[in-house]
Amino acid sequence: MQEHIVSNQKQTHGFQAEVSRLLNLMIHSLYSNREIFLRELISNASDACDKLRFMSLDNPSLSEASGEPVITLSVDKENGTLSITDNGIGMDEAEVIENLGTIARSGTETFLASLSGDQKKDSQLIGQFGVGFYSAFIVADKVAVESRKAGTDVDAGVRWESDGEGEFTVEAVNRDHVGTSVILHLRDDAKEFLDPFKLRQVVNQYSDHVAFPIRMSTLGDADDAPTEETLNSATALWQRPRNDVSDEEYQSLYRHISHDFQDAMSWSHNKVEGKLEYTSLLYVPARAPFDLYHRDANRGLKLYVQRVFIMDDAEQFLPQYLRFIKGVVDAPNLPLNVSRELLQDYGPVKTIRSALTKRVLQMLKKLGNDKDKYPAFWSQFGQVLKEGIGEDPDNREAIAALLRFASSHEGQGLTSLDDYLERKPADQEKIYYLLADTASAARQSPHLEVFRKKGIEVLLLSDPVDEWMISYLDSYKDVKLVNAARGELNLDEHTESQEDSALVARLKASLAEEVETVRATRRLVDSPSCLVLAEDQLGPQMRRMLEAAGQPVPENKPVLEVNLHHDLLKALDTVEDGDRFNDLAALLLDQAMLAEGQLPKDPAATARRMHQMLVSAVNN
Ligand SMILES: Nc1ncnc2c1ncn2[C@@H]1O[C@H](COP(=O)(O)OP(=O)(O)OP(=O)(O)O)[C@@H](O)[C@H]1O
Repeated sequence: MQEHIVSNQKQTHGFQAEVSRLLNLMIHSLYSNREIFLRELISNASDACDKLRFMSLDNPSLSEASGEPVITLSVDKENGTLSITDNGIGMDEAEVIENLGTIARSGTETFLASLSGDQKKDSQLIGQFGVGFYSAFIVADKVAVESRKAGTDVDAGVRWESDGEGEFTVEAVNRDHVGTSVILHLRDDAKEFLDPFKLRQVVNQYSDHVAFPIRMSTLGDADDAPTEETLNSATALWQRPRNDVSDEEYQSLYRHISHDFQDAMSWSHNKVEGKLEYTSLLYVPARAPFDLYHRDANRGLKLYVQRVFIMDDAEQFLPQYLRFIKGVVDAPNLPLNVSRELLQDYGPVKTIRSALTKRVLQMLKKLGNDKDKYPAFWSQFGQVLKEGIGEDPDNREAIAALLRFASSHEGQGLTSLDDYLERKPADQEKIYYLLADTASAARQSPHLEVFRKKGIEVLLLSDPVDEWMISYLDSYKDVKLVNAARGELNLDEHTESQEDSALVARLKASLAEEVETVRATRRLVDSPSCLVLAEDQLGPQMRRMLEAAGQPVPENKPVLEVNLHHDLLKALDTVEDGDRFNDLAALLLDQAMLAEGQLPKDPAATARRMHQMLVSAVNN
């Protein structure tokens, strides 16, 4: 009883600190894009109608009470207000306070911290975050929301009001209809949004795809009589034949689904008929969302059944590594009461998932031929796509065809495996790659020397996930992939082989504790020595990943290969003093580690030895 009395009075609440910060930034950053507020509010209204339709599946009386879904824009020129009204699901008092006073999104803190203060950059970022309801304050200095939740009585209405300056009020009101009205008291410089012509144009541009009628009603003033008209076609766009839909309409639906400011890079719209009927419209965004690597980030696809919206984020329809794809799946034969749990093991869903996965990979393959767009795509999503090499054995080859690598061939830019195969001489039987921390470190690696000399191309892999990824990719189109820094290298029988010598035996004995073995190289041309991994050993990238994850990492003794034709090795062969030989051998190993970007095992000892060498060099 007590609670009821309290909520009948007007209460004042403070916005969550993040909301106040976001409001402030948004109003300034989005000024030049301000008409998006209408897209956001219509989008919320459309979501509310979707939700009511969904709830009515179990409880038909709900939609009977509220009537056909409709979104109404009401212009009141006299009072300078624009209202966006829906007859959707509505909100009760607690929901109003929760939804319109806080930002529940994970990653909000990180997001706000990433804003730079540079308006141009920030406006892109804010668009990506999804400004939603709060965008109302870009054009309004006062916003009121009146709402009544479906299934409640006339006296269960609630009114929220704020000037966006840190606080809002909430009070109970009577409300005749179920649903929500957002009433904007437009700022002086935003009065253009009272102009029917302007509203028509904005709805056309941003919201024409909305599947419910958007009506505009003007109250009229001294010059105009009241009017009422419908602004959009109100059919689900993906149900229309491809040829009937313009690019602008596709982009407009994309922006609705993704809340992206930028256009999609590409899309694929397909209707599949037969026993398992479904329609899909899948988009590749132009840019990665800020939360691409958050575990609980949105996963893109919206599911509809018989044109009724069922759920956002229907992650069962695409594998994790395609989580950046946005779009719609409409599967009329799925049961309307389908739940996430049911979707998981439901046969038809698996069939659709596998078909959609192939569809996306085909779309990306086509994009791969676009020399302008694909590099941009790759820089945004390449890393995520690589996860697929490990996760999706069925499509491994198709995913591998989408990969791009730096190459040892100068001026090559990024290359695909197919291009590599095309350039490769017919008698070269393998695809060679090298792992390093950066492409430029790979380029400097002594391992490349012999490949350079022979003109053999090596792919340079420097992404932290590359070692993990490549461990799943044994071959491509039946050509083996080989790590240039692993195992014994035998490029062809004409490679001049260096015979293991007495020097090699001495080095082996001197470094027995540190290395697996020492052998004469077939790899090196200019460098004196290098480290080689045995076939079954973990590489440095994987070791670091495991160490960072707190996993036990097995002790790895590398193989040291030495170039017996190198002056240093020739000189070493003449050193008779045992201690001096051991110091030099240790330095030979240490500098091979440094060339790999690794620290010597005992840096202090290395420094001491170098110090001694330098002193003797200076004194000579
Ligand atoms: N017209 C409405 N009817 C019912 N609920 C609404 C309405 N508008 C907003 N809400 C509620 O308020 C919440 C917050 O809205 P807001 O637009 O800020 O974010 P969002 O829609 O969840 O996210 P985004 O807009 O980034 O997708 C919504 O999730 C919804 O629950």
